[in-house]
Amino acid sequence: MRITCRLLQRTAQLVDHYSQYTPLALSIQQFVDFGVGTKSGSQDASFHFLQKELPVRLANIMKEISLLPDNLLHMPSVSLVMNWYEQSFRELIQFETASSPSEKTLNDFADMLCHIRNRHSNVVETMAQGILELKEAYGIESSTENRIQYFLDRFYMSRISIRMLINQHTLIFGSQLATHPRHIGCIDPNCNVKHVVEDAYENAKFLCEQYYLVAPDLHIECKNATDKVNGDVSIVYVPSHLYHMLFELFKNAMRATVEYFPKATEVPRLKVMICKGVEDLTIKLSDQGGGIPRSKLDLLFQYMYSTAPEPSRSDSISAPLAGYGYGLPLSRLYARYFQGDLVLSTVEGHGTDAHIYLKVLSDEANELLPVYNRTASKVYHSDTPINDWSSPQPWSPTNTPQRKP
Ligand SMILES: Nc1ncnc2c1ncn2[C@@H]1O[C@H](COP(=O)(O)OP(=O)(O)OP(=O)(O)O)[C@@H](O)[C@H]1O
Repeated sequence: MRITCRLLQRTAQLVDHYSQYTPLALSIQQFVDFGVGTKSGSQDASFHFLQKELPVRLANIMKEISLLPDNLLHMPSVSLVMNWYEQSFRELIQFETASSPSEKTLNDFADMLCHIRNRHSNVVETMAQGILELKEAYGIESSTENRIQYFLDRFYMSRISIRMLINQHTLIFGSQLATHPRHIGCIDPNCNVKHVVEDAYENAKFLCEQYYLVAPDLHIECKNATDKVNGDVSIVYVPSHLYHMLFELFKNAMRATVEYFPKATEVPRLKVMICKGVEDLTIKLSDQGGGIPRSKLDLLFQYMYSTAPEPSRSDSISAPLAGYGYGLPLSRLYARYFQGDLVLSTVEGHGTDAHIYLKVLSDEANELLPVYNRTASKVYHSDTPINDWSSPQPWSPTNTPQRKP
């Protein structure tokens, strides 16, 4: 008992210590340089970088978890997630002082990273479950909801970044075979955007046809504004991230289109325009699924906002087409992770355009990372902000001016 207490105390001290450091954001170019060995890309160097950087990233987000409202922290799923983080942090810290690692240490380190990655593979669902537990037990008032939204954006972004570091190290130096010889870890230096679009479309179409027996066709237009002769539209990027965003957008566009034309045997096709400019590579996906009222636009990027029926929890055989409300917020994080963005513009009564923006220049595609500091911690403690704009009130001739709260 006393040993466990001391261990927890020691972990807390180390988390405090590492949380004082700012995570070091890398660019895609730095990841690539490191992976091809042009700039000190050795397993030793990667080990030395990660032995400090991973505890820093973990500690920064663990401090934010600890600032969540008490009743949320005590939800079983949130405690479970916190335990996973503490466990992984403790495992990493064991390598804290290894200054000239032997081959065995390097192998143990790579194996441990794989374990950590596996341990954390269900973090998104488990944290989401924790929020649902809170909602069911106490309900969530709007100020708490805003803080949770703020936290989840940072928490999931931190997770994306930690997995990126782990994947790069294990794919480049671990025993796991790289899936594609051209790839540098999980980065494709010549990622053909059209191919990823086609892949995501085909898989979303398969799901859509399963549910609705019909799916929209696709028309793709590619434009390379900087190389009109070659016309090829490729970019240095992480294909799995791009696939994730496109798959979510296709599912949404297909569902909206098919539901807007419920009786049609043929529905309007989707259009994708891929354009590579000097700074931005833009992918625009247009549908004619009836659009979204402006009053709902702000809700779309909220975790758990969905107009789809909640998927059945027991139905593990087929993946649902929609229903968790995580598709858009998570996809936007993937886009923003390397300084891109995901924006929707919509015409109610007609359809929606979704834009994915990616950085063309890989040295401008820097990681966007949450930093735990006083500004961040204030968000968790601040009182409910008072609205400083008027809000509509039911009118009656007997209304008199109201005193401000
Ligand atoms: N292209 C679109 N046209 C119309 N409505 C859309 C479109 N894209 C998103 N929406 C609306 O935004 C909501 C949230 O989308 P989001 O992708 O975040 O979650 P979801 O698709 O409902 O569930 P999942 O987490 O399984 O993706 C959808 O339920 C839908 O109401």
